[in-house]
Order: sequence, then C-alpha cells, then structure tokens
Amino acid sequence: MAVIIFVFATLAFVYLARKLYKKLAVNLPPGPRPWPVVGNIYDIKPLRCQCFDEWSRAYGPIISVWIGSTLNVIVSNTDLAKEVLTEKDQVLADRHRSRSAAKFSRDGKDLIWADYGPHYVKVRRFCTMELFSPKRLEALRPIREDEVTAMVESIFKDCTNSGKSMMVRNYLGAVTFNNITRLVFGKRFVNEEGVLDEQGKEFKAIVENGLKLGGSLAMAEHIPWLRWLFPLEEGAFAKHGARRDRLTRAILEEHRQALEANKETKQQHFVEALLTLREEYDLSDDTVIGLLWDMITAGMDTTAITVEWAMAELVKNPRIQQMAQEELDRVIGPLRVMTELDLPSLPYLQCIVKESLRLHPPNPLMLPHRASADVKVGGFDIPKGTNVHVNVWAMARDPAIWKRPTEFLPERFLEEDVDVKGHDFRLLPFGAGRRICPGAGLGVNLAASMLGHLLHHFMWGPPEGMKPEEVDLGESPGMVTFMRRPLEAVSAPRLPHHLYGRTATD
Ligand code: HEM
Repeated sequence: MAVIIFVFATLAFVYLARKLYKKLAVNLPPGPRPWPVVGNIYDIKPLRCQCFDEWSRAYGPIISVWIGSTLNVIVSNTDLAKEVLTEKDQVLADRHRSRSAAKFSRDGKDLIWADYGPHYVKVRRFCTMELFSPKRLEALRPIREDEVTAMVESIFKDCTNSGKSMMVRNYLGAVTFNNITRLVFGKRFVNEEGVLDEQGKEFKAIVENGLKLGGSLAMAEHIPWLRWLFPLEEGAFAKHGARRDRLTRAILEEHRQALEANKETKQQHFVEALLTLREEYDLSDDTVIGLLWDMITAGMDTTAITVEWAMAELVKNPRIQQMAQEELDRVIGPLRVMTELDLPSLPYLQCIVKESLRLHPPNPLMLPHRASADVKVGGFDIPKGTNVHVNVWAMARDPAIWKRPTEFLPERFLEEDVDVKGHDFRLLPFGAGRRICPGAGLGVNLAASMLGHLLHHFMWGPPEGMKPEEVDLGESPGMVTFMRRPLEAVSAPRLPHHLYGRTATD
C-alpha cells in the first residue's frame, strides 16, 4: 500500500512540477493577478471590452486574462491586431468551442466554429465564390429592398396612427429577421399582418431554445476539471439538434421539389446554392445544415444593432441628421424612394454607417481566435490553446489614432476615407485576415439602405419631454453589444404619402 501511495505521490509531484516549470518558463503578457482556480473571472466587469481597455491602460496593449484555467490574451492596438490577424493568423485562426458550440456545430462541421484546416478552407471558398458572390448578392437585392420598404410602410402606419414614440428596434429587427430568413431559407415566415406561420413559430422556438441551452453551462466551461459536476444535458442537446435538422430538412426538401418542378427558374437563395452545389464542393449534411444556421446566427442581430446605434446618435445629434437628409434630398429628391444603387452617390450616409461601426462595433471583441500552436505576439509567448481577442472597441476610441475619439463625427471619414472591411487596422468591426466576416459587404449595404430609407422618409426626434442630449447611449453586456435601453423615438413623415408603400418583389 505504502509503495502505491509513494508512486502516486511521486507521479503527482512530477506532473505538477512540470506544469509549474512550463508556466514559469514562458513569458506571458502581463495582466491582473489571477486567483487560484477561477482566475480573473470575478474581476471582469460585465462590459468586457471596457474592462479590458482599462486593464490595457494599466498593463499595456497586450494583456493576459485567466478565465478559470483558460488563458485569454487581449490585444488593443493596431500593430498587435495586424500581427494577430495577418502575420501570425496561420496559427491564430482556430476557434474555441464551448461544449454547447461543439454540440450545435457537430464539432466544427460548419464555418463559424470550424478550426482552420482543409474543411474550413473548402467551406470558406464555397461562401466566397458562391453564397457571397457579387452576382448572388445583386440578385437578392429585390428581397432587401422589399423588406426595407415594408419597414417604411409599417412605421408610416404606426406614426400616422398614433404619433407616439416608437421602439425603433422592433422595426429594425423585423427587417433583418425577414431579410435573413428569405436570403438563407428562401422563406418569409411572417405574413402581411406580422403573424408568424407554423414553420416560423418552430424556427423562433429553435432559436430561443438554442440561446437557452447555450447559456446554461457558463461556469463549468472555464474549469474543465469541474465539468463532472455540471454534465452536459446530452438529451436536451440531442433533442434540439434533431428538431433543428427536421425543420431544415423539410425546407430543403420543399426547395428540392420546386427546383425539380421548375428547372428553368433559378432562385438565388442560399438554400438553392447549397442544394445545387453541395456535391461539387463536397459538403456533408452536417455542413449544409450548419452553414444555413451560421448565416442566421451571425447575420440577424448584427445589422439591426448597427442601425439602432446609428439612429440613436442621429436622434442625439440633430445637426448630423439634418446633413444626412440634405444629402438625400439633393441626390434622391422628393419624387422617388432610394435604392441600394444610390449608395455610391450618398457619401455622407456611408460615413454615418462607418462612424456608427467605429463607436459601436456590434462585436466589440470580435470572435476569439484560438492558437493551434505556440506562437509569439508582441514578443510575448502565446501557448497553444490560448484564446486571442482583438479589442476593436478600444482601438476605435484610441486618442492616439482618432481626433475627438468619443464624439460621433461622420465628417472624419470625408476628410480621410478609412476602410471598414479589414484593410485598415484602425477600424475592424468585421475583423480582418482569413477569418474576416464574409457578410461584411452585405451588412454594410443593408445597414446603409435601412438608414437611408429611415432618414429620407422620416424626421426623427426624442420622445416628448426628452431632450436630444438625454438619449441613453449605455451598452448592454454580451458577445454582441445592444443598446442598454432600446431606442425610443418619434417619427414624422417628410415625403409625399404615395412613397410609403412596400415595393414587393421576389
Ligand atoms: C454589421 C453587420 C456585421 C458585423 C459587424 C459582423 C461582424 C463579424 C465579426 C467581428 C466576425 C468575426 C471575425 C473573426 O473571427 O475574426 C464575424 C464573423 C462572421 N460573420 Fe459577420 N458581421 C456582420 C454581418 C454578417 C452577416 C449579414 C452575415 C451573413 C449573412 C455574417 C456572417 C458571418 C459569419 C458566417 C462569420 C464567421 C466567419 C468565420 O468564422 O470564418 N455576418 N462577423
């Protein structure tokens, strides 16, 4: 017995000594002192991007933060962002999959949660060449314009009926919901009266259940050896997966039959692209379903959030709103509605979208990238398995880069045209490098179109009794940053009444 105990004690000692040696031998970035077991979990404030920005000011532009036993490294300047996202991105392009993300994505068989490797390269190529090709996005423009004008019609009805303030988020959410389900599944689940059909109810229930399941594991995720105390609800995840697959397969089957019945009509929704091209690109069932749901997850809230923040800034800054409306009146005039084709002639409107993405990036810390091997960043050691975040929120407010960084000043982009789609490392709302958001062009166009219609058709002001400067620009915590208080505003029509109808197409 004594011998067994001795052997075990020696093995445990050697194991711990090796771990300690490895820890001491590496030159990790500095950061707040971690507590045993939990690391810095209890020191992190809910608005993580702000908390990490404060720590960066104390410890430097690259910091270590321990979430349980997982090392997270956060970089907050342009040089380091460039190093992470382009120079070293070959080894910094994997994803950390929580247990729920692993279940939802069938261990990374989709795009968002896939590690970098042959599968990722294949699926990404399919997205770039097929789903987000300029030709397909142009073919889908009528859907976007239909949904944007449906929003105008419904705001017009509500504002002329009541004249009271409205929750702007509800209208924006409807556009992005209908747009993404039509783009991806070729389906508008909501009828003219705003009522969901049966498939739509099932779709919403699946999305809500996914959020509930995903959020239920948080603490045990960060401390692997505690997981036996918090086992995964295998049954609930399996049921959720089966339900999601059932709905998706039913939609795929409807499209397959429609394609067969009418070979001439070539629809351009993502679901058709997947049905007709999956063999050419060798995409498995799990990848087809995973990709469809990736687009829904990544594309729905981000665009609505961008427009809500922009609208809040415009209600707060009537001068900027007026300048945007003067531009719209000059370019479009009072006799027609705008279309996406007008966007190149509306530079100030585009500056507003950029300025909103600068001050209010929907993903302030992007999505973390996981190191697939040991690597050095900024001269520090980043061990394999570390999650690396780029604090794009902090970089976009850095006074060393931006004049009057916390002010909403779209004009700054008239003076200097800064790219937002991954080429200029001062402004990275979509990331950069090999994992850059594939929906960036689509997101910017839809956001600009929504904003253009809202401003061309309506004057916007704060609710009665509130001054513009009182609009609350507080942020809510989370992986995506919603406004803490949804924007409430009063709208008044500014164009002839016949221009407020929906231009239904598709
Ligand atoms: C204003 C709107 C949007 C913003 C700000 C945004 C931002 C981002 C960011 C920061 C990432 C992570 C990049 C990285 O890991 O380095 C990302 C990834 C992604 N986005 Fe977007 N996005 C937007 C709209 C969209 C839309 C409309 C779609 C699709 C319909 C989409 C699909 C995706 C996908 C599939 C990924 C994962 C890419 C990968 O892992 O390789 N996004 N997005």
